[in-house]
Amino acid sequence: MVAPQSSSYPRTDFPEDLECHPLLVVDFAKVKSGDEQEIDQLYKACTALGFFYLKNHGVEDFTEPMFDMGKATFDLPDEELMPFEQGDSGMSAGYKKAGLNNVDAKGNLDTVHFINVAKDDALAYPDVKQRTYPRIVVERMDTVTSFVRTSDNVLQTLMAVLEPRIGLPKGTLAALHKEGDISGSESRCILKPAEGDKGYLPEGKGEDGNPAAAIGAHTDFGVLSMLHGRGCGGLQVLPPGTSKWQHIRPLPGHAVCNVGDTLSVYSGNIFKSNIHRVVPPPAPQNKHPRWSLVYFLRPGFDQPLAPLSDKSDLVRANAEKDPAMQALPKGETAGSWYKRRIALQRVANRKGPETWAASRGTERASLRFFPAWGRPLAG
Ligand SMILES: O=C(O)CCC(=O)C(=O)O
Ligand SMILES: [Fe+2]
Repeated sequence: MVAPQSSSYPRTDFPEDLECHPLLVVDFAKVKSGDEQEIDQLYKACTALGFFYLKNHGVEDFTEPMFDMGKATFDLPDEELMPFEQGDSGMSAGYKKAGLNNVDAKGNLDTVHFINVAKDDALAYPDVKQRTYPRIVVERMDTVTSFVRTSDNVLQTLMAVLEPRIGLPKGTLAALHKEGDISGSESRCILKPAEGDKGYLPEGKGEDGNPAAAIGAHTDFGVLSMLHGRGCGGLQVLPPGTSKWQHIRPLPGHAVCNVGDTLSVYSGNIFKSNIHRVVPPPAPQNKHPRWSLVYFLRPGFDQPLAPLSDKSDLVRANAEKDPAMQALPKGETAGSWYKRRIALQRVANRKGPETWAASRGTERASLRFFPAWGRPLAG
């Protein structure tokens, strides 16, 4: 008899001896209570790798109902899911079927399914702000709303305590993320099916002959992301100045948080948006489906995307000396950044390797290499 899937979560078989990149641990309860030492730790994490573990965040109770919602959604037949596929126009909300995004310049396909729900829709339900969703999501919108609300509060709190550290007046960042302003903030439940399961796709072959990624190397688009797993590895970071991808060890009760592009840009690149990717989990976990769940906090679409130099001398000084900030495309908004990045990853929009290059955000800055990022590279 096949054991029900839920009995194999959380997984506890991530290999003990696999070398992993260590991350600083931040205690959210302490940050929230104003503990300056803990805020120092958060500041350190966001200015160094831009990734950290977050504990005592209060989202724990909301994650399993989200995974259940994801499973029931991905179990729907394609006829029910495809009308809600995110499409090729640069919208992230909706279902994303595996194989419809590229993962690299060569044009390899991604191997994961997403069900993304816009914060705008979750909070306004039953009103529709961005789009409608598959039946299961609608039936369980209470679950999504609770997850979105709780996660959004956590990330808004982290964003607020970081403000004074970079000389920004109180409320500057919150004003770019006002509730009711349409934004790219969203929840995302991710499934990489096990071999033989519905919707499974094998990874392609990368340019170097190694297997391609399940989710290609990228930086996140928004301010902060918060990721929950169910004990499966597969998330990797490329630490700045290195060329070896390193696993992040899943730790029970700890979310993995990271800075995204818009926080990096608003801060004049004081805060770092680090490149990461997803590969099949290490054996023996690779025989099992891999589940993850993210909440992305992103600015209102209409907000300009440029260093907040007129609000902080520290930001201005950093932006003026940082080549990545100097190379930023002019006239971007948070919405144009998000839309370009999402649309140009879609297989249907691919013309060649230049399309992948044009989908990039701060990846080259993350690698400390930034000739003209955000636009195609010559050659
Ligand atoms: O599934 C993961 O571990 C990470 C997902 C991710 O990086 C993303 O969706 O942006
Ligand atoms: Fe990501």
